[in-house]
Amino acid sequence: MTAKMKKKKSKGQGLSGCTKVLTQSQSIQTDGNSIDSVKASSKFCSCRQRVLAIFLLIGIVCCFCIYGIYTSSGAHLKSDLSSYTEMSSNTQHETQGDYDFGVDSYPFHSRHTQRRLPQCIIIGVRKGGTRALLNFLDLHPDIQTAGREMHFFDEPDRYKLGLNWYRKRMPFSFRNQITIEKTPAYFVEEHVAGKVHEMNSSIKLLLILRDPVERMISDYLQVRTNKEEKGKSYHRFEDLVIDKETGGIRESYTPVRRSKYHVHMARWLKYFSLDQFLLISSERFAEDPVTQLQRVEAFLDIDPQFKRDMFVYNETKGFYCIRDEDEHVCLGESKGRKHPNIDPAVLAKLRAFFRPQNKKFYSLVGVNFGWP
Ligand SMILES: Nc1ncnc2c1ncn2[C@@H]1O[C@H](COP(=O)(O)OS(=O)(=O)O)[C@@H](OP(=O)(O)O)[C@H]1O
Repeated sequence: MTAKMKKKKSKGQGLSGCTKVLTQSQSIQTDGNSIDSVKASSKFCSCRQRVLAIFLLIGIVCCFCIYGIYTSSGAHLKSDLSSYTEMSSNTQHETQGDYDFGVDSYPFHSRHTQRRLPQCIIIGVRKGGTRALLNFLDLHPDIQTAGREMHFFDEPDRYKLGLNWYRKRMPFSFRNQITIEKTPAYFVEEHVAGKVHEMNSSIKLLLILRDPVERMISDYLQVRTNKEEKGKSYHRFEDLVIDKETGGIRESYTPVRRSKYHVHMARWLKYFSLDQFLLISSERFAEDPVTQLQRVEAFLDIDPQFKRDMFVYNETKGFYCIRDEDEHVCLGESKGRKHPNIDPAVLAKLRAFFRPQNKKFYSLVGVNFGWP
């Protein structure tokens, strides 16, 4: 081994040392000294293996650390909108409200997660914007939502399957996260409030309310579209809502019954105090979702995360969608259908019918929603 080589060999540790060994090995071969060449080459190999092993080890440790942080923080749950998009495309084929559509926001689980009963429910109202509200809330890292409407408390066949059945249909969540489901039928169905109270008397309830007349028309349109898609005949809204004999409002028509908010609210207030509800105006939510989402954050006592730049107004849809870089992630065609033109005389009758009903509701909840 030449002095020059020894000097090189004594220099440097680790990766730079090995690089130098490589130069040394080549020099040896050039000199034709076979023994030194073998020694140098084995030194080179062991050094390279050691470096590779160290890198491999560091890589494995890093992977474990990143995975640990990733799964225990829950941050990844909100990192892509694929579930939302899937939900949106599902709702495009929706015919019966949101019944049984949508996907769980977090279908996977780790040892840190489990399925929990909801600590908060969106109980209504049908056609009030419940799907958009739920999907927007799902962006929050402290919230997990059940994609499908559960219809657990309003459908006796499901209810008799028990709370464990219900819990198993909830998304996986971390201990610090709030599970939310939405079933707008809950608000109007007779025995739901009592059953929810039995499950959790301190539950938080979100109620998004729309002008009852607009809500009815949207409700009617939902059913009509369903019939049209099946090639069935349907009645005009005016013929369904007006009693032919008396000329008055047909109170037995289901959309009318659903829009009498004070009746349903009075029933819920027998079980829950007013401060367990967050009442949201559907009209305000449609105009400015962020302000309403921030109210929900305060109500649920979770970190303020909602920012204006998370949403974007979509001119074609006529409502706010989730901003995903340059894309607008919007709900499907079943939302924002063009309402039919209603006979003005019928509209006037409906307004006159609902005005006193609305007043009763305002005084029950202490909020004037300003419906005409
Ligand atoms: N941001 C946003 N995205 C989508 N849809 C929005 C939004 N804000 C409000 N709305 C209005 O929500 C109405 C549908 O309400 P729901 O989701 O509660 O309907 S359902 O009861 O679940 O079928 C639906 O009513 P219609 O316009 O009558 O179809 C929407 O206009």
